[in-house]
Amino acid sequence: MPQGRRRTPFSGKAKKEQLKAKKHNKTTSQTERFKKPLLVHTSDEEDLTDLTQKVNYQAYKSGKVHSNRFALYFHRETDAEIRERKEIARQTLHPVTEKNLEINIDDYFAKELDFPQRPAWSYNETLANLEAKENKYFTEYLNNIEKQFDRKELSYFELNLETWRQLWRVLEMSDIVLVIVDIRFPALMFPPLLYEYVTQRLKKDMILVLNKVDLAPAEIVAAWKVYFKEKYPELHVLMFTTLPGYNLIGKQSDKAGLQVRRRRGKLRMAAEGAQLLLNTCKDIVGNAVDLSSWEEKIKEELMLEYAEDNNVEIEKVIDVKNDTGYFEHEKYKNGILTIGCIGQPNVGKSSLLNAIMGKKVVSVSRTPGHTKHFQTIFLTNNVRLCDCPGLVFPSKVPKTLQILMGSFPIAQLREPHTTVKYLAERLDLPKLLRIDHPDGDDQWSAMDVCDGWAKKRGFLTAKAARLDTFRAANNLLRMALDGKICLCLRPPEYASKKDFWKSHPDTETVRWIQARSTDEAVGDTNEYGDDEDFSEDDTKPTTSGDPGASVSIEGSDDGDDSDSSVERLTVAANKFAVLNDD
Ligand SMILES: Nc1nc2c(ncn2[C@@H]2O[C@H](COP(=O)(O)OP(=O)(O)OP(=O)(O)O)[C@@H](O)[C@H]2O)c(=O)[nH]1
Repeated sequence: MPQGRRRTPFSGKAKKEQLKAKKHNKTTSQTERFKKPLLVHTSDEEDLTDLTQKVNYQAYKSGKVHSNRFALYFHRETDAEIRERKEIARQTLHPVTEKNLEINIDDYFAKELDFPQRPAWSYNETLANLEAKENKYFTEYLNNIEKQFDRKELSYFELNLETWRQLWRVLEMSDIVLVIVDIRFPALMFPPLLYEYVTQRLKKDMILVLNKVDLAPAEIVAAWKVYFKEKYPELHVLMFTTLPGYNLIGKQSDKAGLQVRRRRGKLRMAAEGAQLLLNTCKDIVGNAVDLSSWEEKIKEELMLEYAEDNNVEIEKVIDVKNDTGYFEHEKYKNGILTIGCIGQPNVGKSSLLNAIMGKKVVSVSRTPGHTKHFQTIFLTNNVRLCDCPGLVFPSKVPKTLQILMGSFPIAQLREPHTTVKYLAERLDLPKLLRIDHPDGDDQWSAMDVCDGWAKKRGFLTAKAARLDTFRAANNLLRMALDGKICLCLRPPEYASKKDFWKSHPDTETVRWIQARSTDEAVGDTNEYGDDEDFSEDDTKPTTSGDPGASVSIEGSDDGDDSDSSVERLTVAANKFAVLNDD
């Protein structure tokens, strides 16, 4: 027998525990250094990690102490809540009628559910003083909310004071506040108290941009526009899409209704859209700021477009790429119009900025919470745009809907199945996805839908090669976020007045905005930085669109959910327009 000390037996289980403890120690010591001062605790005794979930939290890099200063923080769900939700996802689906898709803003934004507003301050105060004051205010604000509302009935909302500070700064800087919402869920993204605060307290103008109108039937867009105009008389309402031409409503889908991917052409200014935004700003600003340079920029872009379309030479070639020299004028405050872009994560704020600029100036991502710090971009020497990080306001919007809206990153979801249930009760997913029931049954649950999709896509777990329901659910939610599976909510009374909205003059305008020539839409680069998928809502009414040329489609989504049956789509042929004012 060999001499020496005998090793104590060490089981695989004990080894696992040891590694787990090691990992835990490592991560806590890395994050502990900078997390404490950044988020205000609601109670000293509670451990922050039990309370919140950090969204888009990046790996710690030594030397970059504040790399996560602007990460979004949301309340974390308990294990019991997760178990409860999984159980719900196993229940049989009960499809709802179109009437159930109608929503009213007042049901989600209670009057007493205010958002954090910056306490009064002056330039005489020291920074430390100011920060302490804001910290105190924010702690009280959170404590109040905790006292007044049951956490379960509240939406995920931003818990990081740093992110709210960004909003305060942008609101202070801006002359005009652009609130951007996703047309699929506009009433869930527009906090009425923000409208009151901006128009009445700050006495500033507010423009609501109904964005991504390419994803909704024209009549729903028109109905939402009128809804907001009537409810908030001081609001200017614009309709916008940074991706015109992805009008996949009506015939423009595959046989089942599931949608397709196509690459986008070279990014250029959404000139017609920018023109209409300029018109609205002119109405607001009057003679106070000379906006002729912006007008000139749009004219030049239109000239360039005309020259390219008609294959004629123009003497003056406008180098849109070289006009960032305006940054040096940032110091000049007088005579500069500042437009602040605010909205929830993923509504397309950065894309809109790029579209107005005519080039990629800010980064765009399909992951909510991508923009973490506000960015200022000079459009011309006296017009500057300010992109605020996406902010989730406190509301009573159910968490399932928040996930579909993109307020919460799908990758960080602990339980995706109930959100699939919500979708599957509003859209015929088995038909749309062309999937068979995994047990050959005719009663579907959300879990069955996920299993069916896992089977179709070959998503299997690594260990036991079982159907990977979780991955399938995540994949379906990503498709919904991108609009590939497209669910649009409607304003109150929409279903009973459908015919009225179909013949409404605004509906025609929306169709015009949604369409664009195939030439411009097809290309081999996507300068928005992410590939898009779009879809038809199988339940939504179809709209007529000019039949255009066929466009070949690439796979879909993130490269792992391509459907070979999805191969071609047609796009409408109207080359114009991105935006319309009221
Ligand atoms: N269909 C469609 N998709 C759009 C449009 N505008 C933006 N998107 C997509 O929406 C996603 C989010 O866009 P961003 O511009 O990064 O949104 P954001 O509001 O800046 O997001 P945060 O950084 O999270 O605040 C990206 O995948 C965009 O390609 C649009 O008009 N139509």
